Amino acid sequence: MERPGRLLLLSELRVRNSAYDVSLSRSLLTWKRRISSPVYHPFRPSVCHSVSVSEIISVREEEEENICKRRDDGSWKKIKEREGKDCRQAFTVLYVERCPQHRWRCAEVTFTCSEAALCQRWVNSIREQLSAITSRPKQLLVYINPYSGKRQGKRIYEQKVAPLFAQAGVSTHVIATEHADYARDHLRTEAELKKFDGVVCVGGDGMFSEIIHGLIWRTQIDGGVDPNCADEALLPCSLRIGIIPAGSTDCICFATVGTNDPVTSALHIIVGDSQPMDVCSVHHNNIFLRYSVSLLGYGFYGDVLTDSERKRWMGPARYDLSGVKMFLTHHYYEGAVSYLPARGIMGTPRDAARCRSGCVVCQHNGKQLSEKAERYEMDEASESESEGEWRTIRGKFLAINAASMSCACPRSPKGLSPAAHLSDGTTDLILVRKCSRFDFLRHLLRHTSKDDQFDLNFVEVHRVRRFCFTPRHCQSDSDLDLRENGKHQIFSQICRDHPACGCAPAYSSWNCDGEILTHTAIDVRVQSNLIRLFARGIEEPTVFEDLTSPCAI
Ligand SMILES: CCCCCCCCCCCCC/C=C/[C@@H](O)[C@H](CO)NC(=O)CCCCCCCCCCCCCCC
Ligand SMILES: Nc1ncnc2c1ncn2[C@@H]1O[C@H](COP(=O)(O)OP(=O)(O)OP(=O)(O)O)[C@@H](O)[C@H]1O
Ligand SMILES: [Ca+2]
Repeated sequence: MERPGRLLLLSELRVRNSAYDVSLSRSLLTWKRRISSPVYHPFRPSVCHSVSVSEIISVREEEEENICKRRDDGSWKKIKEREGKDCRQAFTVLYVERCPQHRWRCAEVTFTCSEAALCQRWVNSIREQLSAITSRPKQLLVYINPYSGKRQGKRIYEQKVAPLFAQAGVSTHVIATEHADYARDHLRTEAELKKFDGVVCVGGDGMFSEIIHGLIWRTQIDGGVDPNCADEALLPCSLRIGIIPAGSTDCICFATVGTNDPVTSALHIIVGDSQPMDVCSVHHNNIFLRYSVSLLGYGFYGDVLTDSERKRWMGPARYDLSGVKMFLTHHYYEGAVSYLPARGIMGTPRDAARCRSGCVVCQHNGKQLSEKAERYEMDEASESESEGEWRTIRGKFLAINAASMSCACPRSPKGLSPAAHLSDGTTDLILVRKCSRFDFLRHLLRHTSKDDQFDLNFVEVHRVRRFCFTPRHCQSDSDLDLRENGKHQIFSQICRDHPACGCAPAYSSWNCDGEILTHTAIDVRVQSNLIRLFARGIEEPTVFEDLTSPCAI
């Protein structure tokens, strides 16, 4: 509980029909019911609520008609307090209330004052405190994908989000996208970004991906950095991004807020939260391909995505159908994965601890990375010298996944890599080797239970800063038996042309945050804290989740 600090105001006000001592400091608004009788009353405990000023959404003066008085039967009736124009004697504070499962709601409390001047002092003081919070956005650029998920993006925004932004005094410029890549291209070239304090994405992970591609690209071009070069550290984006979930998986929202709920996300935007995030840049022969913040998956997840694209009309259920199909198909792929292990960091992919709001692992590793970057500039030491040796693993894999964050989503509430961190500068490289269908099912099922999905002898996981993948048919001649390689290439071509032949294809595709990559041989580098979201990471549940924080009296 935050300490109240110096009081700015302290008055006796009424909430409904009871008298309360109400106080305001720079950090807290507190209202505590007055006990009229000095005699202890076991059935009428002292009620005290407090709300952090940073979680007040807005304050409004009440019109006379909205002031209520209690009838004898206990119900409430609206009354006119007094005639005349300067007689507003009540004000309402709208604030964040925590509900179960990380959901936030907008709650309100109305205070009635003994005189209009006192009411005005309260309203002005609260507004002054709110305007002193510089991290809150005032002007937002909103992109809506009308075709996300179950095609409810527009309705969700208009009914659930826009009214909250209006109440909080946040202005918006709303754009409904007209085709794929519309938002990306608008951000890259046209959008007047200086006019805005943030960008809001109404849609799914694919829409979020468009937004980051537009913003990151624009930031590099404006800052004179070449986005194609895998060795160059990218410039972080200054605008924060808010996600109003309306898509099929929405794993970025789920893993940064703890729930896929448009109202909760809108409230995190209004209070001006900030969550830094790692982004992987994916390259092929030093040509930039795409960015990824959640899953880069080859094999199983690549095949599920490829198959599901043909079933877009089915909506979110397409992933489950393609998942079952690809599970039964049971393709494995040969190749080599080389990676640069993340050294000197806190945390491992097998930790029991999770990345949560105010995560110490992210803070520690982020600080260490920026110190290292400074040293690197001074010493001009090569990255491979300071990071250690590259390691290479060759084999037959059912899946190669890089999870830069947990990838928790409603399908798998703990995610692909439950101990991954949002902003520690690393990605978790998960290798699932060829195994039986039964074993692969055991591995998949563990994503939905408490059991460790990595505690299987055909699964390994490494926390890395960079990795490369080369499919077998692309490996150099020295790595392979040439004769066998030739045979493989011929068969893979035949199998692509005649999918019914039943022969296993030689290569899969990469699923990059839900988009199919055009290349299979890729070079991936983690760019630490490249973007920031209007989120704060998943909060640890509090004991009083469904109440306004009771005061420590
Ligand atoms: C038996 C139940 C096993 C359940 C196993 C569930 C594991 C689910 C892990 C989900 C990881 C999501 C990672 C997020 C990726 C996003 O960047 C991306 C864009 O939105 N989404 C997808 O690619 C969408 C990917 C969706 C993948 C769905 C996979 C479903 C697998 C179902 C396997 C069933 C086997 C049944 C055998 C009888
Ligand atoms: N107006 C539009 N018409 C068609 N496609 C669009 C439009 N706007 C955006 N898109 C594209 O739609 C795709 C899916 O969008 P989005 O992520 O919002 O929904 P989704 O149902 O969750 O899909 P996914 O599971 O692929 O993330 C994105 O790749 C995006 O580029
Ligand atoms: Ca990470």
